[in-house]
Amino acid sequence: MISTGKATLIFPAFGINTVITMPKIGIIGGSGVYGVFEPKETVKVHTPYGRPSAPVEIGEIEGVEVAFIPRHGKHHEFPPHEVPYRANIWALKELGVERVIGITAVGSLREEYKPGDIVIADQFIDFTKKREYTFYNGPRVAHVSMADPFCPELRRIFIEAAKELSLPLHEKGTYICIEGPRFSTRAESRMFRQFADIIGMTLIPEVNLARELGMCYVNVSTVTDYDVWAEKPVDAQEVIRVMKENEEKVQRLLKRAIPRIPEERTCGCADILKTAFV
Ligand SMILES: CSC[C@H]1O[C@H](OP(=O)(O)O)[C@H](O)[C@@H]1O
Ligand SMILES: Nc1ncnc2[nH]cnc12
Repeated sequence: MISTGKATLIFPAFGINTVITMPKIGIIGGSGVYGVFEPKETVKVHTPYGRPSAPVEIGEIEGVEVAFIPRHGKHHEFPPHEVPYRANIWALKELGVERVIGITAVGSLREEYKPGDIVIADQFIDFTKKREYTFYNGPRVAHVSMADPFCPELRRIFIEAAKELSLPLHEKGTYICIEGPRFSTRAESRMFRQFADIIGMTLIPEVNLARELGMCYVNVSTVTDYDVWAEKPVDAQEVIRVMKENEEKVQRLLKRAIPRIPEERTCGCADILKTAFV
């Protein structure tokens, strides 16, 4: 039995009369971010798409109940093209989450987006090749609008919070998502510079899937490197090192922004589905 709202969930799948809390906010942590609080509960969720990257941790940030999934697994065992994106989003939805905060490490395609900067992306370009992009593989067919892929209300809250904390911030940025797991060639990187600001491997299909379930999604990116268009080519260890160095900024941002998220949504993200079905 699932009851919506703030209350509790009695879900036989978790064991007889297991009672867990229902957080409305979910965080998906990226490279270098494998936990954001001391969990009060850890929930093993089974979904029609298999298991999420890890059991979902439930805890509090500044008194607000939050669910957390490390995107790549607790020990970074899922590469970007093998992350169980559908299971992650489904599991959060099933636990009552309405708003998803996606934390990512990104390369910079612009001189002015510097390592350590925070970017609240406003657009994306999908250069991935072979992922599970949708919950609607038929017979129910949906075409969700992606003109403005991120929740305007969450973006505003995170931008204001980052400004108040005087974090190095870019209020906008186009995130190009590549398939990975390899990094780009110099020629690819030069091409991507023509039309994007930051580069990563995981925003897609996470944001699409959240939208398909009527959830809000905001991307909080930390720049970790200058990709390969600049002199020194990026490597994975550098990404993790820079992300770890900057994790505390992300933590402060979460603590400032999350208590500002209102209980009820006024953004319209849930309404997008109304016109999506054929
Ligand atoms: C560890 S280097 C490449 C890896 O880092 C980024 O992960 P995430 O977006 O989950 O922070 C990038 O997308 C790659 O998956
Ligand atoms: N340069 C880069 N390319 C792709 N994904 C990244 N994640 C962090 N830095 C990256």
